[in-house]
Amino acid sequence: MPKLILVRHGQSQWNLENRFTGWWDVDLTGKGIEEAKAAGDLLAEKDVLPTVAFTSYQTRAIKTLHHALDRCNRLWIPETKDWRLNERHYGGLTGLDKQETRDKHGDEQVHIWRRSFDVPPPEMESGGKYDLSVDPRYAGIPVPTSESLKLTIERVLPYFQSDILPMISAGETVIISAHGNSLRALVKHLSGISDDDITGLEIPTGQPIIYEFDDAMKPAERYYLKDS
Ligand SMILES: O=C(O)[C@@H](CO)OP(=O)(O)O
Repeated sequence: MPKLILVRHGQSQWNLENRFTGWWDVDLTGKGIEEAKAAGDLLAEKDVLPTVAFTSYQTRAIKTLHHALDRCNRLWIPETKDWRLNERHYGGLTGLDKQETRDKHGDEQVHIWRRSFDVPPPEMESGGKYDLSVDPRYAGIPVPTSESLKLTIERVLPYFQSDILPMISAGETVIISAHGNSLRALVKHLSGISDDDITGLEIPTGQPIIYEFDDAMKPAERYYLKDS
C-alpha cells in the first residue's frame, strides 16, 4: 500500500521565542534537532522507510528532513525542494512577538490573524527588514505579501496534485517535511476537513503522520506513527 509521511519541522528558534515566523528563515533549536532525529528513529523502528522526499525552501524543514533521513539511513533518496511547501506568509506580523501583538491588538484580533480560514494578516511592506522578495532563493517566484490559510492551500494543493501524488501513485513512500500551515493544507484535503474545523487542528513538531492509500488512491484516515 503506498504511503505518505508528513512531518512538521522540529522546534525553531522563533517557535521558542514565540514570534510570528512565516517565510522568515529561522533555524532549528537543539530541541528541534532532537525532535527531527527522533522522527527518523521512529521511521527506522517502524520500518516505514521513505523512498522519495519533498520539502520547502526553508532551512528548518530541510534540516528536519536531513536529520530524520540520516537516522533511518535514507539520506541518499531523491529530494525535491519547492517554495510551494513553505509556511504560510505572515505578512506584516513577521518577526513580531505573539504575546506583545496580543497585548497591542487584543486576543480576538490575533486569533483571527492566526487561525481564521480566509482573513490574511496585514501585508508586509516592501523593502522592510523581513521582505524576502529580493532573496536570491525566491528569484522568479511571486513572493506573497501576506497569506491566509485559504491562500496557502491555493499554492500547496496544486503542487501536491501535480508533483507529489503521481509519486505516491507510482508506489513510492513519500516523505514531506514542511510547516504547520502547509501541512494543514494537505491534511484538510486528504482527510476532508471543513474550512471551519481545519483551523483548530494543531500539528505537533517532529511527529510523523501517515496516510495509506488504497488501489484507487483513496487515502485512509491518518494516524501518528508513534501510535501504530
Ligand atoms: O509563526 C508561524 O509561522 C506559525 C507556525 O509556527 O505560527 P502559527 O501557530 O501562528 O500558525
